[in-house]
Amino acid sequence: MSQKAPIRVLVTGAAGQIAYSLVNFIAKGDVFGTDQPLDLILLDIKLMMEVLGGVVMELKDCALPLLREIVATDDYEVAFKDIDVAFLVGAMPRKQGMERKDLLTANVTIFKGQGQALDKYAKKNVKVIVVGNPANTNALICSKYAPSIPKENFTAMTRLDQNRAMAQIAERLDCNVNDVNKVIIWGNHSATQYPDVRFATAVKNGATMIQKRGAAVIAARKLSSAMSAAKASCDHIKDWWFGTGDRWVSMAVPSDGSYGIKEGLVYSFPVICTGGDERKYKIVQGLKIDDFSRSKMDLSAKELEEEREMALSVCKD
Ligand SMILES: NC(=O)C1=CN([C@@H]2O[C@H](COP(=O)(O)OP(=O)(O)OC[C@H]3O[C@@H](n4cnc5c(N)ncnc54)[C@H](O)[C@@H]3O)[C@@H](O)[C@H]2O)C=CC1
Ligand SMILES: O=C([O-])CC(=O)C(=O)O
Repeated sequence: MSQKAPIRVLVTGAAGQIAYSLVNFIAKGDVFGTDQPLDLILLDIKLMMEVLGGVVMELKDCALPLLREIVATDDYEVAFKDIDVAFLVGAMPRKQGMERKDLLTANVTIFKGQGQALDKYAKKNVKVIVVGNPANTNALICSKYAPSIPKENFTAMTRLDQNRAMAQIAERLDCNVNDVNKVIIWGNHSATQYPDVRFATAVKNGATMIQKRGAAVIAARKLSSAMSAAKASCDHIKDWWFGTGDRWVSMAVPSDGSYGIKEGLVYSFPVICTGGDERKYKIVQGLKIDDFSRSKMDLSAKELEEEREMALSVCKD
């Protein structure tokens, strides 16, 4: 058995449908490696504690050798204390006919409170992925309320959009998804996102249907994507943790002004993750932006600015 010290990993919304797949992926070693023991901290609201108790029973019944302690709680101090990584999933999902930003008023206050809890209790090098929608703006708010933690430690998930794009391209070209590279998701995890295949390899024909895929899954399942979202959040954190080599992955990260995107907006860019002890990511620089791409990228940035205004007015202070 491994000699590594356990890491503390928090999953919020732990009684919900994404977490139901996610906790197993994490605990069996898919994200941090099969030699990395971990403590899993599961946060949900008081009302869900009985359901969460059932999830804990099942996790135990999986008999997972890497899984040390399991903590199920509705208390932010217990949940956020000394964590290394946070999967912030807990938030209301959209129903058929809604856009993700329709969730903003309901969800943004959750991320204000969790930002404050991260600031107070988490390790200062904690790595955060926000999955709960509207993910980019929730990540921005979370970071705003955690000023003692570096801004670049807050990211939002657009990896599901990247995975969807890669899978559709692979299907159309009848190749393996691993043979598709350099697909970029620019902007917001919303219908204004711009899936950019201009640099992709193994592509014959650029048209995709990524922006509305979430809505298509809701229409079919009557529930929003869960297994694929859980898998994508694992891909995101695994690549951030171990590095990507020269592969490009899309992550929504605080803009540093690259590609003319206003500083501070949490915007999806192609990044390369360095891994190692520092676990940094760098936005891929120097890509040519043609007029079509510019207009698509600006549209998504404009939407994020509007979301930011709305979120700040909900949070008030
Ligand atoms: N970024 C992305 O690509 C994707 C994002 N999502 C989003 O992820 C979120 C979760 O989706 P599901 O798991 O399907 O929802 P769900 O409704 O099945 O589970 C959400 C859970 O969060 C809990 N929760 C609510 N407030 C909380 C709080 N303050 N602290 C901790 N837990 C809290 C709820 O009690 C519930 O158990 C939704 O906002 C959904 O739209 C879903 C798919 C993809
Ligand atoms: O579409 C939704 O509401 C859930 C989600 O974010 C996705 O599936 O991409």
